[in-house]
Amino acid sequence: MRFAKGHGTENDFVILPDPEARIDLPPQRVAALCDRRAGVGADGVLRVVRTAALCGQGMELPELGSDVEWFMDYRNADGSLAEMCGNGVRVFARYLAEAGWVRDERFSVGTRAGAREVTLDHGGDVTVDMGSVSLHGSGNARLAGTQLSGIHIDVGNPHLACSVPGPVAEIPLEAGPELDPETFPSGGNLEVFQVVEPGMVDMRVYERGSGETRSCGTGVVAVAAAADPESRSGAWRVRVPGGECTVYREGPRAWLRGPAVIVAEGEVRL
Ligand SMILES: N[C@@H](CCC[C@H](N)C(=O)O)C(=O)O
Repeated sequence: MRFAKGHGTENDFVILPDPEARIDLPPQRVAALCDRRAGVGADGVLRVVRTAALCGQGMELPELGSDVEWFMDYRNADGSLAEMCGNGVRVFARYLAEAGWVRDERFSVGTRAGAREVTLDHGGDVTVDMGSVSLHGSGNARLAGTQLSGIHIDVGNPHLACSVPGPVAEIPLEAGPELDPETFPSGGNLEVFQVVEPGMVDMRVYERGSGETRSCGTGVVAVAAAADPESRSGAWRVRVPGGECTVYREGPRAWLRGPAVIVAEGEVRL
């Protein structure tokens, strides 16, 4: 099976080109691909599939619009489905452009959270219109025996963004949080962040279905909203272990900008 490997601020993905939707992806197969010792290794899988091919198979998709030629079928490293992946959609766009499957600098990608417009910027960054960001009040999680409180935020997928007083490097995130199941019945992603100066935050993330990752695009957007919940506009630089992204907010909407690169291509045996 042909594959490519790419990342956005070191949130890495196995990319499976499957225009006609012929590849079956049960959770065990995804987990085997993402296994960092016995597989290719990644935080998730991006299956690159034509929207029309999925519709032809009767797959239920959100309303996407007729111009959305490509669908990002995203899976977490454990094989579970997620509605949206902010770094994934930027890497997906880079792959489509390098494969010659899109010619425009701006186009829309289908996701389970709806269509997302991406722009290939000059200089290698990819910007994605993340749509509406919804703040749903407070939420809690337990981490290493202590309670963490934060803001429950929906960026297409669920997040708990928790402001911490000290450096994020000191938080025992690797222990794995337990999010309050009443607020997060389908689980969620947890971010810890510290505002280091106006307009700049440091963040770490523990992702649902993938564990601690070096970056999470939807998490970056959630943190930019949580860092300044009263103001709804402006730019935030968000530093993650794998690099840095910028979030632009305007009213309820947000745009995520950052690097997206393809680093390898090959054949994988499963
Ligand atoms: N890494 C992603 C988020 C992937 C989905 C997440 N783990 C979930 O289950 O919601 C990103 O860049 O947004």
